[in-house]
Amino acid sequence: MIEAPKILEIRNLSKKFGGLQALSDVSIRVRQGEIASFIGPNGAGKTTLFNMICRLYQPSSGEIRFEDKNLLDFRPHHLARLGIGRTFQNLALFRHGTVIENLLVGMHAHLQAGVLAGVFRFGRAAAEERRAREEVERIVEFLEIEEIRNSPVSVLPYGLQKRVEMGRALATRPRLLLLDEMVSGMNQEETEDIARFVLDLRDELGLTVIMIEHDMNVVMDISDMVHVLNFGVPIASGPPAAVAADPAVIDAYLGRGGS
Ligand SMILES: Nc1ncnc2c1ncn2[C@@H]1O[C@H](COP(=O)(O)OP(=O)(O)OP(=O)(O)O)[C@@H](O)[C@H]1O
Repeated sequence: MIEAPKILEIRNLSKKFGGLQALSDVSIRVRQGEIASFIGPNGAGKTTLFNMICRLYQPSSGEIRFEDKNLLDFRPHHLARLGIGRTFQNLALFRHGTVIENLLVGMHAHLQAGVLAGVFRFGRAAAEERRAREEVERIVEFLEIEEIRNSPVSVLPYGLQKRVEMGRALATRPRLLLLDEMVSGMNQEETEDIARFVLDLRDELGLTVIMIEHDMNVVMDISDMVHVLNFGVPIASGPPAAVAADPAVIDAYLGRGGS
């Protein structure tokens, strides 16, 4: 089988916080259309790695390439335009806005027309707004949140808020989507829904997804590739079954009492 081209390449990435080596020489390749999971016990460096991809942290050394670009040349507010979307561990929604309003905010990065045209809502701005609303409707349908489309986010149960957060990230039109602990705090049914949506992101929308995830059932069920960190060091990479059987991985989890 011909392998898909890589969309993200992390090469020899390291990060030090003062005297603490949070990540050491991490090299990971993510291919287009893959669901990749970053796992590891607490403090392993997963969030640090995410934050470097999202440009919130500057690496101490190493490289990150996204498609044909050096990601280190960009700042966090460039990510949406580059084609990278993310969700946040603590929801980053506009709580008093409705679901639709939150999704439109997500789309803002791609609206081109100027502020004045927006005020008068004519010409290009009106056409853009119409297109944005149509696109938002497609996301609403995809995530099966039609019934709550006009509800303020603040009144929704946590599981649905997380789904809206996924929608907000999708509204930035990503080719690569980073999901940070999507299912933590969710019940079984909400977790299964999210897992199904992640598979649909790959299969129906052709997105590449990277997840930080503590829920091993989700990781093992839906990942194409799993990358394991322990104390900032990459200890295994591969398909879920191979990683789960790797003695170094079993050791890392058992050694810390699981996670
Ligand atoms: N801004 C920071 N300043 C100093 N140390 C930090 C900072 N961010 C992370 N660290 C440290 O780096 C190490 C890796 O932390 P990180 O949050 O990346 O781990 P993690 O794998 O995401 O853990 P968890 O699963 O608990 O979220 C930890 O020892 C943490 O205390």
